[in-house]
Amino acid sequence: MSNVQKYIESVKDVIQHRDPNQPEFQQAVFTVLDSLAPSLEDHPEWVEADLLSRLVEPERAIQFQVPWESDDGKFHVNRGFRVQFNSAIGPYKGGLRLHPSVNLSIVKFLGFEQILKNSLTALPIGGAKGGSEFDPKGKSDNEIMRFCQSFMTELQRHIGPDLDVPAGDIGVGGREIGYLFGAYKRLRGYQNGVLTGKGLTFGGSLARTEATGFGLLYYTNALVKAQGDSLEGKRIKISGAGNVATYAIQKATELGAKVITVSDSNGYIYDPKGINYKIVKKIKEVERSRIKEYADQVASAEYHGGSVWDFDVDYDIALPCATQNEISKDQAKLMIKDGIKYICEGANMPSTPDAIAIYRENRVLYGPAKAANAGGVAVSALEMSQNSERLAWSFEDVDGRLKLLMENIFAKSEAADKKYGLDKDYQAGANIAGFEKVATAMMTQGLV
Ligand SMILES: NC(=O)C1=CN([C@@H]2O[C@H](COP(=O)(O)OP(=O)(O)OC[C@H]3O[C@@H](n4cnc5c(N)ncnc54)[C@H](O)[C@@H]3O)[C@@H](O)[C@H]2O)C=CC1
Ligand SMILES: O=C(O)CCC(=O)C(=O)O
Repeated sequence: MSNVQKYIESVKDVIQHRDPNQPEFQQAVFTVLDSLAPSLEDHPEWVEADLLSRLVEPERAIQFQVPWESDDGKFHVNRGFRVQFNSAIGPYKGGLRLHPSVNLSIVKFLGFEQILKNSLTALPIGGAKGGSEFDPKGKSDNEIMRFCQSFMTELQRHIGPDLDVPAGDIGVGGREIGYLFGAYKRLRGYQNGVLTGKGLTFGGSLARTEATGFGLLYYTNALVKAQGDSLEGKRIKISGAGNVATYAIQKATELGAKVITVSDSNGYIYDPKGINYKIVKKIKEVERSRIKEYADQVASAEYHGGSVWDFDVDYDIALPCATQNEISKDQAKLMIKDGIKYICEGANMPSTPDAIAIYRENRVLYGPAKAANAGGVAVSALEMSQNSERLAWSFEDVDGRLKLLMENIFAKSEAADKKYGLDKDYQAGANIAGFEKVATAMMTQGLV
């Protein structure tokens, strides 16, 4: 084992010892550390400075109580988190997630991923993530509002336009950001750069709603084109039916592909004629209903319970857009049998490490989340720019910048892959490209 490899293993040992009950955090960190050896061989000064130990430890992790009252007059207490992971290249930036599965391990894995993702955007933003195990499903608008107000009562102490700028993630969309912003304003005054994903009437950016899904397709298109191939006529499986999935379906369809599935945590829709994103949007965003309803409205569609990744059908591209670890080893094997050539991740860490090994063994080209889904946070950073200059850019302007940023992310990952001779390992390419910028900034700023 080389000295660099020994160093990497020693950092992993410390995490295992320190955070034994944080499996998702360990998974995210170990995957990155396992790809950094070639870069560290080139930069012995980073090993000498024990840079990795600083990278894997959050600069700050805040946990707080969130008391709120439901419509029936009962009192509840949830747990709130904000993990401010790394500020080497800009103010902390990353979403808030409201889902029963949220815990410190989940928030730390997401915050860690956000560091390198935000670095890849080429925009000046550090990495953070937050959330609560509060379940918004089935709650009234007033309950959501009271929860968001209580959450912000504490969070406001820790955020600011140049300090930490939260946004949405699972369970946090325009409605929640509106309530969070209203609560912040009441406590701290009007500073519209404190959150992104805001409504268009109070400082939101055009194209932020579409950005993660559209960006995923701009990235996928760049990856596919680099192989001399095209999206035209490709059959795509998408999981999820939320913000990312909806706009991924729209852009995939506009680029000439056919999306044949969409799903939620109960089951999935198969429509061989192609999923209509407008119907998904109405069911999920307006009616806030289950995806099952799609089959009641579209004659060619079938609904089945269970995971879309267990559904056996031929297709070309997988775009997981639901949640972490949604694809197991056996499901990856089914993808190979079904003939896929590409997988690009809209969700954060949707593939288990065993599934990723199967992609690699079978030469499926793999666009990892931190590169493929960076469009959302990239447009959030553009929203911050617009807020700073008190201007609002057109949809075409923001969307055009997003496309260039995503193509640039693919180009950077590909360049790192080539530089280190990794044979089309775009996962390692993205990890190295994201890491090298953060490492350079950390070294330049000294031991602080
Ligand atoms: N919203 C954004 O800008 C960004 C989101 N992401 C990631 O994309 C993923 C989806 O997020 P959003 O679309 O924003 O959330 P959302 O709350 O709008 O939608 C999540 C969707 O996933 C489905 N889902 C949740 N658990 C599932 C499961 N176990 N099986 C199947 N479906 C399941 C839900 O039913 C829902 O349709 C998450 O991993 C998130 O971290 C990544 C980058 C940015
Ligand atoms: O827009 C943002 O700040 C955060 C987006 C996000 O949470 C993510 O990239 O996973």
